Amino acid sequence: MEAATMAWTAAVAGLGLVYWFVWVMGAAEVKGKRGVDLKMGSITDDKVKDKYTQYWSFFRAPKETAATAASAEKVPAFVDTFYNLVTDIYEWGWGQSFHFSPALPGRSDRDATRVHEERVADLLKAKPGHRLLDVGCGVGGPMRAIAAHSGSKVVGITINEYQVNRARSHNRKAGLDSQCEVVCGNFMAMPFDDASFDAAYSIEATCHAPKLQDVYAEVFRVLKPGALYVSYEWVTTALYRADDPAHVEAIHGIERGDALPGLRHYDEIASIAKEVGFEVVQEIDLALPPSLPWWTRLKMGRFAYWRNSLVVRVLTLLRIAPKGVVEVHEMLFETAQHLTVGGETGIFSPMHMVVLRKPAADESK
Ligand SMILES: C=C(CC[C@@H](C)[C@H]1CC[C@H]2C3=CC[C@H]4[C@H](C)[C@@H](O)CC[C@]4(C)[C@H]3CC[C@]12C)C(C)C
Ligand SMILES: C[S@@+](CC[C@H](N)C(=O)[O-])C[C@H]1O[C@@H](n2cnc3c(N)ncnc32)[C@H](O)[C@@H]1O
Repeated sequence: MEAATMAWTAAVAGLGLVYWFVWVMGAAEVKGKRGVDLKMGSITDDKVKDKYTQYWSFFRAPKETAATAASAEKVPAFVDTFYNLVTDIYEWGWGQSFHFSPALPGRSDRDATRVHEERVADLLKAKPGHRLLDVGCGVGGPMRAIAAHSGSKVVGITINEYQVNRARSHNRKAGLDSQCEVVCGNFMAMPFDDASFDAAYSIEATCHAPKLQDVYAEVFRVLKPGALYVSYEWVTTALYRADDPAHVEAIHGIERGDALPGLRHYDEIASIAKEVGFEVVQEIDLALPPSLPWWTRLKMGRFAYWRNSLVVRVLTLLRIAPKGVVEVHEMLFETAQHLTVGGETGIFSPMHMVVLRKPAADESK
């Protein structure tokens, strides 16, 4: 073969490889978001790096951050920035449900996710005619599963406008837009009438609130008397030791990579719920045996992370993805290691479940 032919063949093969890697392989874990579609929410490309730097300096020292009222007030705005930065990467590498689930023997991650979501609908005894509230709804993966499973209407609230648009578009595509509605707002001051929901749930979302009382009190206000609320909380467990540097490092790593103003200890949750008026119907850590580990999905994804990291670098070089995406991706990679340590040591759970009930009108007098 002539040298020129060889060079052409190599160039075409190289381009084909890049195409396959970025456009095909880069289509990630769940069909939908592709590597080439990675945006940083509503942040313009030239601001991504700055926004990431601001985010990082705010959440670097989470406990101190939450300590002052002035800092606590800023948390929702930084959480909004966080979701502008990570929403597309989450959808690309994880899917439309932004939470963990216990692994199920012989079943796919997608099945395990759906089962974990449908459990909420069943606990709430959700049925057609009910209006449910999804507190911190993300791009609506759980909302669609719960609406489809129960026949209820679901209203979701998220602080992030970009997620509102993504969720509405997914709802339309799934043919569930008549059952699912999405609102942009702060779950610590919700734009809903008192006693206007038949039930509510939050999946791995209220951990972003500096004070859990603020969000629980809002949920209490908008629920009808007698209504149920189910929440999957991120907590440190009874195994966590504040005097063990390895534990502290893992928990701080989780906080700074996940926009958390300070993780709560599991034993705070029920007392906060009672403080705002709820009755505690059930409290259980769904991560404990016999459940299979929720973190295996994170651990198994090593090849995918490596591939994703390469895709993100290539896309940034080609100026298809904005500068700063590489740093955000690295931050997620790092937090994935801390989450895995948290799971393996048992010092952290992302699914400490509480089932709460707003007392019926005659009980609260
Ligand atoms: C509840 C929250 C989010 C929980 C999870 C959905 C996300 C926590 C960490 C995320 C990820 C970590 C590594 C990423 C990887 C480097 C990338 O290539 C593909 C996406 C990841 C797997 C990403 C996916 C979502 C998480 C698992 C918090 C924020 C309260
Ligand atoms: C990890 S995601 C979980 C999303 C969804 N529950 C799911 O499982 O797919 C956390 C969600 O909480 C929302 N959130 C965080 N703080 C909020 C606030 N103050 N008000 C409203 N939503 C908030 C985020 O915007 C995001 O949608």
